[in-house]
Amino acid sequence: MTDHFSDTLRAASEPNWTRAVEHRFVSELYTGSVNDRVMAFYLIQDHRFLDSFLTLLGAAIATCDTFDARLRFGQFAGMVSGEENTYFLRAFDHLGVTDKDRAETPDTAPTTGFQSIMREAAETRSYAAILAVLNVAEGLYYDWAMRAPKPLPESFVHAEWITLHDSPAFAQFVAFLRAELDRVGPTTPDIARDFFLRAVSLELEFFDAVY
Ligand SMILES: Cc1ncc(C[n+]2csc(CCO)c2C)c(N)n1
Repeated sequence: MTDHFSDTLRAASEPNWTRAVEHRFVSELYTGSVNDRVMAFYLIQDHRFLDSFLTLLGAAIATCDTFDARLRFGQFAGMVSGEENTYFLRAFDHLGVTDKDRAETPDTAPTTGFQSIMREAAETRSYAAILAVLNVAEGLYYDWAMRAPKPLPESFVHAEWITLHDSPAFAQFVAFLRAELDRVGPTTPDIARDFFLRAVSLELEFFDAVY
C-alpha cells in the first residue's frame, strides 16, 4: 500500500474494481468474440454514457483550479466529441444498428445510474467529486485496455474500443487525473471516496447488464 490517495480509493473499491477489469465482456473483447448483438447493445448504452460524460467534463473545466488543468480537460473534451463519437457512429453502421434501434432501446439501470452520478458530481461543483468519478471512468478503462494481449482482434469494432483506451495520450490523461485526485481529494476525502466507490460499482453493473 502506498500513501497516494488514489491508490487508497482503488484498494477500497476491491473486489469490484478487479471484477470489472476482468469481466467476461473484457475477455471476449480481447479475443474479438463479443457477440454482435451484445456489442451493439453495449455501444447503444455507452453512447448515452458519453453524453453525460461531456457534462461532467464541462464541470471539470468550470471547477478546476489551474489553467493547465483547464487546457487538458478542454483538449480531452475535443477528442471525446470528435474521434470517440465517430467511432460509435462507424460501429453502429458496421453492426447494422439504425437510429430507430437506438431510439427504441431503453436505458438499463446502470446507464441511468451513471447518468445520475455524473450529473450529481457535476452539480456538486466539487472538483474532488468530479475527479473521483473521472478517475474511475478513465482509470478503470485504461486498466483493462492496457492489458489487452496482442495481436488485437481483427474487427475494428473490437480493436478500436481497446486502442481508444490505451493510447499514449490516454495514458497521460489518466496519469494527470490521478495526480489531480492525489492533490485535491484529501481536502474532502469522504466526498471523493463516496463518488469513487459508487462509480466502481456502476462500472461493474454496466458490464453485467449487457449479458
Ligand atoms: C461505462 C463506461 N465507463 C467508462 C468509460 C470510459 N470512457 C468514457 S468517456 C471516455 C473518454 C474517452 O475515451 C472514457 C475512457 C466508458 N466508455 N463507459
